[in-house]
Amino acid sequence: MLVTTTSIPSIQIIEPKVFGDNRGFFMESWNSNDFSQVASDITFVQDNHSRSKKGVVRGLHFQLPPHAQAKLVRCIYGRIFDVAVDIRKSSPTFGKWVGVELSAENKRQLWIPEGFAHGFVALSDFAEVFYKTNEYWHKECEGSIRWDDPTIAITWPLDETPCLSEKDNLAPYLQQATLFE
Ligand SMILES: Cc1cn([C@H]2C[C@H](O)[C@@H](COP(=O)(O)OP(=O)(O)O[C@H]3O[C@@H](C)C(=O)[C@@H](O)[C@H]3O)O2)c(=O)[nH]c1=O
Repeated sequence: MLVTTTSIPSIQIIEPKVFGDNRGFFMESWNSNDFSQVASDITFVQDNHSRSKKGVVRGLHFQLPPHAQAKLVRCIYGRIFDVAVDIRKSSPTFGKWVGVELSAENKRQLWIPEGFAHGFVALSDFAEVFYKTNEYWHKECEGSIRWDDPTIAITWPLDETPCLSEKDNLAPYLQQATLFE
């Protein structure tokens, strides 16, 4: 697998080795030994799978301590633009974001450690996203930030108003949100 560091050093892109033949393809979508070069001491406890229609934005979401959650994200159907935002107040890259296209075709995965908010937009008619997490869902620790916060200024590849959940529509701006110290 190929690991590429992004402009935010702890956010990494993983590209599994794909063996294609006349039947289709095979790949190890996750291998504990190989993954130790990306992050150590990670135990995944939950897999999540969502389907979104084109123009849906989910995010920006995170879980706060004591149940902070790291995510290994991939798109298994269609295409998404996946985004991670550094929300660690003491970080030199606080408020900065990274966006990567993940698709069923490019098979890229995005590693998003604790301390980041995560969101994506579905670029294809439908997109299915599958992600592993190292912490269970704890509703009481959930946090969110508005997808269009002007201080973060994510360049979403969107040419229409996105479809949002009610919760995401009411999300606070970065300045009002409870973040990581
Ligand atoms: C996140 C989550 C939600 N749920 C339930 C709560 C709710 O009734 C329903 C839909 O939840 P949401 O609207 O929060 O789903 P969604 O907007 O897809 O939330 C997800 O967005 C992406 C960007 C992430 O990074 C994830 O961590 C998660 O926050 O699923 C679980 O049962 N387990 C979970 O782990």
